[in-house]
Amino acid sequence: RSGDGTGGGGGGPKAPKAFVALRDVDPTILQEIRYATAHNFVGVPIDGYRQPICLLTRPAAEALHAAQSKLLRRGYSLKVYDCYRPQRAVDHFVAWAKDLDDQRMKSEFYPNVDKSRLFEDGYIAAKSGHSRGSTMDVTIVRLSGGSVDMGTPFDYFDTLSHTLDPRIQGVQRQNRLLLKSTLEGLGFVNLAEEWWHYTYTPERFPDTYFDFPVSRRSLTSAYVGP
Ligand SMILES: C[C@@H](N)C(=O)N[C@H](C)C(=O)O
Ligand SMILES: [Zn+2]
Repeated sequence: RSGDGTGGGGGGPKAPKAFVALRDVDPTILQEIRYATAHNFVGVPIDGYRQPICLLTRPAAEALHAAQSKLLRRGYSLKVYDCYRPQRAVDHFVAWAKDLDDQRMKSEFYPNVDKSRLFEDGYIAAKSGHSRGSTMDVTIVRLSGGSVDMGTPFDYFDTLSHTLDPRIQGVQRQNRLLLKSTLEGLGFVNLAEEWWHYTYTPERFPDTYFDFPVSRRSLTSAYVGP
């Protein structure tokens, strides 16, 4: 098998060696992989999510570990909602978006945006950085168990989720800025439309959109430490 993610060899596409399971790099980072469940804007588990796990390129996972070390010292933990996203999952989003009659999840995820505008307005991408393996959707929680108010929930498609929306002030803004300054200090870049979406740079695969499933079985090498 080629190991380049293009599917050489049997059993479907596999990840290149540079991909790792985040849990192997940092077991303390919380994971709530929404697209492996029905609790997301589509309302059903998304194609390609065979296990609720976070896969990332190794440099991105190690940089998240560095961010976690900083946040733990301040009484917070990172929590990831999505990491590597196969192209077939993105294609599922695109097919869902074409069915304008399906508005089941509107009230929770996009109450103020017309479904037909979700791609145009930058909330979902037809070619997503997530498929390149160095992008993740992430928030912070308190180690004490208290919630951290970011002004909107994850995947709330609305201008209020724009990271620096001027209506977000006080503690909510401080919380967004704590996440942003911690991650930007380690090489991550935020998407202005979504306070939760970050890409680690330089990207290990800046031009490749992978399609192997989200599953441990997709990995082709074990993580042996930095
Ligand atoms: C869908 C949302 N979680 C997200 O990641 N949006 C960006 C724009 C993407 O799809 O890459
Ligand atoms: Zn994202």
